[in-house]
Amino acid sequence: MIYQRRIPREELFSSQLELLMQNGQLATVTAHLIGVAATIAMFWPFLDITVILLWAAAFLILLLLRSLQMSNALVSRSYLTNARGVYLRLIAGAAATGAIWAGVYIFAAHHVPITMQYTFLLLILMITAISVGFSVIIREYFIAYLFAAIWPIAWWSLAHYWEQPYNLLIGLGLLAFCAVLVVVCDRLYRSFRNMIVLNWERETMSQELADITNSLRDRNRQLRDARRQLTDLANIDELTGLGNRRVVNRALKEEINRARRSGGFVSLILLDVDFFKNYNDTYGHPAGDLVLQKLADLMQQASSRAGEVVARYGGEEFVLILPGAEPDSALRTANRLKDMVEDEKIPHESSGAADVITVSQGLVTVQPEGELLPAELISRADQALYKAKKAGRNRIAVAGRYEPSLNL
Ligand SMILES: Nc1nc2c(ncn2[C@@H]2O[C@H](COP(=O)(O)OP(=O)(O)OP(=O)(O)O)[C@@H](O)[C@H]2O)c(=O)[nH]1
Repeated sequence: MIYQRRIPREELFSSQLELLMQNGQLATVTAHLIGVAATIAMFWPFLDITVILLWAAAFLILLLLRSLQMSNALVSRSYLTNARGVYLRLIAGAAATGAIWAGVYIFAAHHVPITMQYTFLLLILMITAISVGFSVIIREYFIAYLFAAIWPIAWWSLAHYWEQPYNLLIGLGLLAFCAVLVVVCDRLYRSFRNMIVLNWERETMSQELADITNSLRDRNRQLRDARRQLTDLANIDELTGLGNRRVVNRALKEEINRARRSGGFVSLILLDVDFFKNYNDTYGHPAGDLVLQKLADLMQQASSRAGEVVARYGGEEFVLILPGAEPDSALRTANRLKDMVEDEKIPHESSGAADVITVSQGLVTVQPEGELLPAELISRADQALYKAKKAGRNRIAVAGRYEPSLNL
């Protein structure tokens, strides 16, 4: 049964980390690099060039380290095995980056013209706003950056409100900006998380559906095999491995119809062991079974053409269906069978026909025109067999209109 599975908390957390690093790595480095370039361009005329370059170099090293840390985590998949460690390092990196921007702002406030200082603040705010898009997958990651970058500037501005004309306004504005971004970030974070959860559930459900489909396919195959085995069991005689009465009836029906359409012949030999009861009584039932198995082999050898059907009709009676066989040809086959059985020379001391196993056969050949049922054909062969028995056994009797022209 398919049931709604919930993504485990650890798996959800790892997926969030993976997504953050995949999406955030390039974006973080690019955004801050642009910020560094803009800062150099703005502060160049006002600050000591050595200080600026040292700061830029240190910042670039920090960005490089953060990028390497993300690459390592993605390649080694440590966000799966040590999610908490990766999480803490990411947050520390974001906070350090934010703190650098705040530090530069506070430092620059005393060294650059006020318009340049506010332009720089605008740059920091733009970088922060852009970061929302790729960093809220882990809410705390963005908040760490936000509070490290904006919060100190806000409080510094409030604490120095008398020093510059807009400091009070800027301090309050930045606090409001932080509050708004926290709310926005929380909303985005939730919808990102829901997206990951839904995606996971959809994938697990489709995986489960695929598993169910596969197992149904297997079951179907097993059922088909079982049905085939059952059909075989229902059609095969256990002792001799030949087809049984069911097979005879079906094959006869088909051959009669085919012969009716083509105007051809169908011949049928019904064969019965002579004095088989006596054989069983003398040699035992297991020995009788062996005789029946031997006869089955001989009949299969005697049926040389494709389409001929050998079957055990019941007890010690066998059937050989000869599609297309004309009377003479059918009689030749019956004679060959008779000789083959005698040639086996299976001793039968209590037979009234010979001192070896012999068989009697009833042969019928028809060229079906009207309605002819398999049972009628069997019945005619049975009457012929009866005649053969009556006439002394170990012989062939022929029924029907088509008497063979051969001399017996
Ligand atoms: N060993 C063995 N004997 C079987 C099997 N099926 C039937 N028989 C025996 O075949 C014998 C058939 O006996 P009857 O129908 O009296 O015929 P018969 O003794 O062969 O005499 P005729 O057919 O008149 O020559 C019976 O004794 C059955 O028990 C079988 O599967 N194995």
